Amino acid sequence: MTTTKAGPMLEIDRVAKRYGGTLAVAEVSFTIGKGEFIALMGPSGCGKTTTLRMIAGLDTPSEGEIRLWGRRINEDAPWERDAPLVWQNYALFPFLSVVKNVEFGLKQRRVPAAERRKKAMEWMERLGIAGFAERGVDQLSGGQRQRVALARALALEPEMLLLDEPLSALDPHLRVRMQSELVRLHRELGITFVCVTHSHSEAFAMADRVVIMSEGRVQQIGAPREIYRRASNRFVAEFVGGNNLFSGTASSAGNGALRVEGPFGAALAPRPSEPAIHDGAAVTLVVAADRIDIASARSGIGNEIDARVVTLEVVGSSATVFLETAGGVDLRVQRSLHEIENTPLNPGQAVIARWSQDEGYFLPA
Ligand SMILES: Nc1ncnc2c1ncn2[C@@H]1O[C@H](COP(=O)(O)OP(=O)(O)OP(=O)(O)O)[C@@H](O)[C@H]1O
Repeated sequence: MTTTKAGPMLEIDRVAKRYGGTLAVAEVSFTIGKGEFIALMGPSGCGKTTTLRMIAGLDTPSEGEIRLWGRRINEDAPWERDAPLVWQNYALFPFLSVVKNVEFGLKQRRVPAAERRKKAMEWMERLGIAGFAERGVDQLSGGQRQRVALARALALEPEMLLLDEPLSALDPHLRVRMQSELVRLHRELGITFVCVTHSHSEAFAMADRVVIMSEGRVQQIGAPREIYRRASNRFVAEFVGGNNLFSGTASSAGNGALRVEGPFGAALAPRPSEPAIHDGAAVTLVVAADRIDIASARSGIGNEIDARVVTLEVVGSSATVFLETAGGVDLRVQRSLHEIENTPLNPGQAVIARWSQDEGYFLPA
């Protein structure tokens, strides 16, 4: 059968999955374009692995449809699919050498011996593991093993590579290095990558678009920056971290602004066009921690909140300052270390938390 390769490559259309009485995926819809790097992210048990398994054909949806280039693939078993969706499995065969591991899928597909050796060697060269071809995989480091697993998947020349927590077995230093290697590979190969991860930093560092899930549903889909800068609901704002959520009561402030007053103090923010917010409504204002400045005195410009320093956390060249307002509301500020070097930040110190009116936005009620 010929397939027309127009429109989105993969469509997940109102897909649900039940295991007996457990609803693993309640309802999920999104599309994946050819060549995209998509990360499925969410807390443990949110249904991200189940979603990936259904894409791979390792599980069948209970409801809804999965379409590849417009054609339903719900019932196609992985091996029946001409669709080369390859599941990158970190588990290697310990009794086989590196090259035999890399060749494994090609052998299953009955690729002749000479050709599969040639292909395997090419991918091993590309991933920098050709020197270990004859070694047992138990004699490799975590990073080398991950490269073998990638070479084994990529040797099948998939159109879409499905990765389930590909970096979770690596130590933090190596994880960061492999992150950029995956990004580079993705860019060079032009293959579609779909990656499940529970790690924010991984998803946000690697993906073109992130799908955030909770309790079997999609909470937000967007480019990392979009999600960081504008969470679409409270779950996302809290889950991605680095946000301050201020509860209060709204009142009109003129000039397209709303004033919010609550235990944190008072602040102005642009009035959203949708939904309409009436005077007296209970609202939640979001201000990203990296958009707040700390000063020792008021300037009369922008939003300014009186606070006290609780503690300061420094990791490398960035600092997180934990503050508390007079009303007992916690506030977090992220700056680079050099930006706050000249501000005294001892515990108990009185400071001003300041941000520009345009930096705040409202969560839907
Ligand atoms: N084969 C199964 N039988 C019964 N319940 C299952 C099965 N697979 C998953 N579940 C349940 O479905 C829900 C979603 O599981 P899933 O593995 O998709 O979550 P996840 O987001 O990938 O979580 P984690 O990050 O912990 O792997 C969980 O409550 C899980 O216990």
